[in-house]
Amino acid sequence: MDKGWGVVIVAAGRGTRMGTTESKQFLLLQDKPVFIHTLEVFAVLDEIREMVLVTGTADVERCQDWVKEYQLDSRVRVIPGGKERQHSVHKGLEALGTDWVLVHDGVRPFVNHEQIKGCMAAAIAGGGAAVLAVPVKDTIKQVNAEGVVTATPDRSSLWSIQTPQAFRLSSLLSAYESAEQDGFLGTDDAMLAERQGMSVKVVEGNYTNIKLTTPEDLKYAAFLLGGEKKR
Ligand SMILES: Nc1ccn([C@@H]2O[C@H](COP(=O)(O)OP(=O)(O)OP(=O)(O)O)[C@@H](O)[C@H]2O)c(=O)n1
Ligand SMILES: C[C@](O)(CO)[C@H](O)COP(=O)(O)O
Repeated sequence: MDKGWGVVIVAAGRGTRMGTTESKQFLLLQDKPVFIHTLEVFAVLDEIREMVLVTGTADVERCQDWVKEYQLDSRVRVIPGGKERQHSVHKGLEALGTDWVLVHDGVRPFVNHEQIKGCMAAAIAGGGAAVLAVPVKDTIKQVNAEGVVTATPDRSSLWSIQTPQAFRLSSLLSAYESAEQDGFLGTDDAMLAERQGMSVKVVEGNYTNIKLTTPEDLKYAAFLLGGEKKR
């Protein structure tokens, strides 16, 4: 029997680049914590059977309270994460019992259903792995430690990688176990799958699926939410 899709939403980071006292996933956007906006996008999708929110050990209780307040408690389990994003994702994967998994950053609240479903479909149709991404808009330069340009890679093959990232759960778990054994630390989930030789399909997403990383992202997020309200 097909055990369907699970989602791991990671929200156990410290948000050092945001520079706020409160971790960025708990900042309020229109009076609602950022990670709740994110959970709400996934929670209404029928395809999703299990949802796990991974957060800091000290934040598990207050996240459970928020999840209850926004009536997501029948859909979302809250578990403690780890030191790096990769450790948090790994714990989330181990908590799932589905065949497929979407991994998503708790601080990417503007992902939409079309993008999520596109990513799921591409993973199933292709080699079992797919990521959302957008083509880079700028010319990218490789620069050495002295601040001198060493190369200008061909922009037509460069993409900015986003989440969600979709995988067959058993394959991603093996990739995570192998990375841990080898002491390999990646910045996204696909990197771990790539080193196992898996083919990762890129699905063109949307430039508004931003990750809240630095303070100016909050202003853009408020602008995007204002637009959503008017629709
Ligand atoms: N140990 C960690 C680190 C990160 N994350 C999550 O991974 C996502 C993307 O990471 P990033 O934007 O780098 O978040 P932070 O690590 O919080 O930010 P920074 O690097 O600025 O400290 C975020 O939702 C973050 O909460 C996580 O669950 N566990
Ligand atoms: C997974 C990710 O969102 C893909 O863009 C990203 O890599 C997360 O972490 P980072 O530390 O901001 O690179």
